[in-house]
Amino acid sequence: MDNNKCGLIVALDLPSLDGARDFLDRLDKATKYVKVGPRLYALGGVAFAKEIIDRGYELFLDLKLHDIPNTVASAVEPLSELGLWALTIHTSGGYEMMARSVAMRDKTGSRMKLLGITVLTSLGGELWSDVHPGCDMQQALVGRAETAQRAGLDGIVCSPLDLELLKGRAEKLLRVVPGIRAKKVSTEDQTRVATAKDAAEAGASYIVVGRPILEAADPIAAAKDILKTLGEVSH
Ligand SMILES: O=c1ccn([C@@H]2O[C@H](COP(=O)(O)O)[C@@H](O)[C@H]2O)c(=O)[nH]1
Repeated sequence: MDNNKCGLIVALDLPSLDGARDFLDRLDKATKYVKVGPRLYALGGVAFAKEIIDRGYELFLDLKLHDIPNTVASAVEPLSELGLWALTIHTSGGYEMMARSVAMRDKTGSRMKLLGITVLTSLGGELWSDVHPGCDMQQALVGRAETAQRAGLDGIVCSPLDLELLKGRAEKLLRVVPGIRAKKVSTEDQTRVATAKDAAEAGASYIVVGRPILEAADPIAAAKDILKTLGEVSH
């Protein structure tokens, strides 16, 4: 990817493996970054991950691992050997969990990026305070991002609305940004959203887009429209 441009990662949140295969055929690497989450991984596992990589895509496996350090690091070991572009773990698992995952990835010699989920883009307002009473979201976000950098992660996943706050902080980390919505459309289960253009201008390294592409009347045209928008923004 051009270092000055924001990349597009398409979230393959489709109901079936064949649906995902069909979509990848039609996408024809207009963007080479695609994301698989728990559903497709549950359906297709390692074999399907390898199939996507063999098709020439850069695969982002978004499993959001969150457990004690030994358990997460021991899962990172075999996942490092798949040829993934990136894997997610949760920053809220703490420094030790992240640092041991990085050490395990490095031990395998893998170049897979480890990305830390900071605060989910769906968690805003009361949804946040219900489960983090008395805790300021912005302080948590900065603490998690800075701990991720200290632990050696390659990037963080955050909301487009967090990018401004993170300016000048945890600067070595990639910003991978879901929660992308056009203006005046339903945000569905996302609460902390912005447009692709606003996210790119605010410093996203990559944006992650699922339903706005997958549920568009012409998904490939929707992906290409977003790529065109991103191509017009430098940061
Ligand atoms: O904080 C997070 C972390 C990950 N995601 C994932 O990104 C996509 C977004 O899908 P949309 O359909 O564009 O809302 C989805 O796969 C999530 O699991 C996120 O949304 N927020």
